[in-house]
Amino acid sequence: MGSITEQEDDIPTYAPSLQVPSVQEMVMKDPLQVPERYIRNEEEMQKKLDMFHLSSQVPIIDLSLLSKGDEEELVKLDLACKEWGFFKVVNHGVESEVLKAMKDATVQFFELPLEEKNKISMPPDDIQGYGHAYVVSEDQILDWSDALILLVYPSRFRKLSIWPTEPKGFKEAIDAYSTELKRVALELLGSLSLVMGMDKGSLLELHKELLQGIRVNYYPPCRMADKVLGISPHSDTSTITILMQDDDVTGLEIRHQEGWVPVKPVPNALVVNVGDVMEILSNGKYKSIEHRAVTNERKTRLSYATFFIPRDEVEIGPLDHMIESQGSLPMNKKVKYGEYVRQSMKMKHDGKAHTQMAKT
Ligand SMILES: COc1ccc(-c2cc(=O)c3c(O)c(OC)c(OC)c(O)c3o2)cc1
Ligand SMILES: O=C(O)CCC(=O)C(=O)O
Ligand SMILES: [Fe+2]
Repeated sequence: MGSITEQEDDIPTYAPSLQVPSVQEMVMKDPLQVPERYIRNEEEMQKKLDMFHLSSQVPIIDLSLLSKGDEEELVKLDLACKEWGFFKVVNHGVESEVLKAMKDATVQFFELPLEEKNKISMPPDDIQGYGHAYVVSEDQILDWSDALILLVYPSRFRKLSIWPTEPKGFKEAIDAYSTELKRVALELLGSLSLVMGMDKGSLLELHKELLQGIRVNYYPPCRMADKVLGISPHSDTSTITILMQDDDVTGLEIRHQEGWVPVKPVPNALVVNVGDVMEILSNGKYKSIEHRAVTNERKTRLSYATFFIPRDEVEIGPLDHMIESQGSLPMNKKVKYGEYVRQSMKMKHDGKAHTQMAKT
């Protein structure tokens, strides 16, 4: 492997996405209009079971305890990943000013005129920029959201030519936020290595290099909120994802016991989910849970998903000791991460359907 400047060709590339209109613009022009392409069938929208009462049971993990190696907190982390695949993180040490600066800068970005935002629109064959990823067919039901997606670490992968120059301070805000989230992710990967029975640095080593991308989701209000979805049900192809939610508007729902459980925002808390890579490495012990975002009839919601992923060439498969400790057979074959993610991007997002390609 060459020096850092010689490595530009290893920036991950992605499957093409079709161009679709800005939902924000559509709503601004006519708040009552909901085109057919966004309407879901009743079966999909029907809540199989009303799981609202389980909202308060989504586990809460104290990062300051994890970083001290607190045994009880490590057990809670293990259980959260096994039983929920999602948990909220408190006492993470990210200053509220850093979170607020990120929120302010991105709100201001989305408030720019469309022509300004389109200056950094996502090209059809790339995942970075402003627009919509994962639109793979003309007849796909569309999500009621727009997005801004950027790779942030390692810094040589930053496509700075498309980083918004407006509003002022955008780069600084995203930089400070991403650096802090990297610290949180490293702490979590250390604790996850421990609960998986490995040395603290093992998961990080396995990634060769940890890649970090951010997706800012913008969900405008929808007058037919019960007929559309902000984001279709999917599991993340990441190792872990850290989500900052809007403090006031609930939108994230996670699959639990055959129903959808809303994850209520806790101001300043972060939400973490186990991604497909962790599910594969742990031989299914930890669950990469399907989730979706619903929209609000009156309010705009923004969410900030930071994905942590391995390098494309890293082979992912169940770890031997995880297969043994569960006394079971490997649930997945070994695949290169790059192949896995590109295969999944070619498919219409349909829950966990994309995970089949790596099953034994
Ligand atoms: C249906 O709506 C969505 C489906 C999938 C994703 C999504 C999942 C990821 O795991 C993911 C990711 O890991 C990633 O890092 C390279 C990324 O780029 C920053 C994603 O956009 C991404 O998106 C979102 C919505
Ligand atoms: O908006 C949310 O709460 C969920 C976002 C999400 O799942 C994603 O960006 O992958
Ligand atoms: Fe997600």
